[in-house]
Amino acid sequence: MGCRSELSSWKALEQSATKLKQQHLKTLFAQDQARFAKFSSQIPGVLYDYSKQLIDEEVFSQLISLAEQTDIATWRSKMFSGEKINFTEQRAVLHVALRNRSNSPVMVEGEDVMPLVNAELAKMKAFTEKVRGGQWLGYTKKSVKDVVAIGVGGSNLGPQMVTEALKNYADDTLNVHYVSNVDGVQLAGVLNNLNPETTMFVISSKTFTTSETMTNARSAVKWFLRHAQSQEAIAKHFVAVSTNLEKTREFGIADENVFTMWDWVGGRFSLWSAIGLPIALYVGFERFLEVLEGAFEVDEHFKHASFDKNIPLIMAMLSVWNTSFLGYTAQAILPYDQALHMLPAYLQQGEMESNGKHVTFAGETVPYTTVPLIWGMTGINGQHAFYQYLHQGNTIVPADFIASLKPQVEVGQHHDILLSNFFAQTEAMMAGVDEQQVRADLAAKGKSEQEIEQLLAHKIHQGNRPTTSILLDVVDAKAIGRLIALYEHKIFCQGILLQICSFDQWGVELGKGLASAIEAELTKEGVSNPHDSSTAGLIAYYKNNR
Ligand SMILES: O=P(O)(O)OC[C@H]1O[C@H](O)[C@H](O)[C@@H](O)[C@@H]1O
Repeated sequence: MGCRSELSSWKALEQSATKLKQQHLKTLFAQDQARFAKFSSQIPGVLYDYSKQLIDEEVFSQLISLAEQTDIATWRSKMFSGEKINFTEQRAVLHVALRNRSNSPVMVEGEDVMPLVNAELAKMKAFTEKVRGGQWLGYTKKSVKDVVAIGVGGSNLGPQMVTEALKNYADDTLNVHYVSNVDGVQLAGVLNNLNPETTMFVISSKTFTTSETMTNARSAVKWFLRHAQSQEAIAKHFVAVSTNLEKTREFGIADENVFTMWDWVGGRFSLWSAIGLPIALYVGFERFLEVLEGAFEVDEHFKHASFDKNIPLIMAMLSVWNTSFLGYTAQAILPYDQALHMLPAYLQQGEMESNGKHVTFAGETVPYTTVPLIWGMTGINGQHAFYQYLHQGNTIVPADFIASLKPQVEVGQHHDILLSNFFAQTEAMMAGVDEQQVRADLAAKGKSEQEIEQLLAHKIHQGNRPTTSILLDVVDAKAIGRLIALYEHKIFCQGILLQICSFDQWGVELGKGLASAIEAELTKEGVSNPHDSSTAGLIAYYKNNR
């Protein structure tokens, strides 16, 4: 298997990039009235408009050729049929099985995993209904009021992001609090306000070895036992989600209180599994199922839509075009919907942990930039913070703008104001403001010729900044499921187009081990290991002055 850059489609795209860099989006729009119709695609509940990306029909067809030449369709079937496409860890990649609402068999090593998936869903349903219904009683026979979800990375970001997105659909049955940071301040801040008699802890860790999560979990047990004073009470207040039964037992959680997942569910793709338990506890199991249903709709679209209408594939092709060909090495995620305020953080892990890598399937260094730096925040807040850079900085950052037709809560005219910003920003980033217009605007304001000359260069906006607009109907359970699944399949396609192994994370594994050696040095009697002078100096300063 040769390197992607040897493919004829890759070479054609390189040539096109040289041409397109001379083009202006404004001209492309002026030349073709049908541009929006040509470069947009729809599925129920989602309009995806990529007409403000710096492409033309030739580039689009070259990108489709790249998708064909890289065998996207074959890889897609391999994923859905449980082949071990995570080959550095010898695992299947089957988060799609977790939301397979058709229930058709999904085979892993000759075994249909759907009965396992359904059994776990049934266990989640029974547990959720018992806790939410007030029948699950704590050690003083009181029902649960607060859930503390302890986990980090994929065992935190997905559930917390969805919980935040669906806040407006929750009743006041339960509060859910998330603790991910090993900075004890976060745990203390949450526990300070809680009553142990009515608190349930969900310890989520695929491996049940992640140091931050285990530290928080142990501190939570200590806090709990200080009040409950009885080891047996733990069974009524601690449940776990993990693949590692040995470790959950060792920790003291009874098997019946452990929700399981499987090694074919990657951490960053795990919110559809029992890792999503805090979501179900918060908004109810039926709504959690709707999240799965929304994702399942997208799985079907991804499997069956032709390449030229296949939204996740187009998202991936555009990312590769922008990053590897046009040289734009960052991408902003800008939700114009408060419900999606955690989406940028979630997608940072999704995309960068998956594809932030530099070797091909065969382990050779790739000669192109792989994925961009993903960053962002809610669009309106961003407008008053970093949009200056987006409009006039001397690097170009393509952006995904995401909004909804309807707000979760109608408040006066707020939504029209919000959406007028959403439309205006992408228009401005595309068209810019040229010299003629700046001159006319300043003259209309009564500025003198001299003042105009002084201001001119500062007020010109070059535009030509690529954006994509995604319009959802309203952010509800199905919509959030759809949106996440679109990005997940985008990440999958990106990996194939770039020939990157998307499903391992050796860089993070390295980080997991690094701190533990230093941890021992930090005790009073800890012996210092050899370090560079900076690290040694910092550790010494910490030990001597804390
Ligand atoms: O669920 P855990 O085993 O505790 O792992 C939590 C997280 O650990 C690391 O950061 C991995 O890179 C993530 O993918 C994973 O989600």
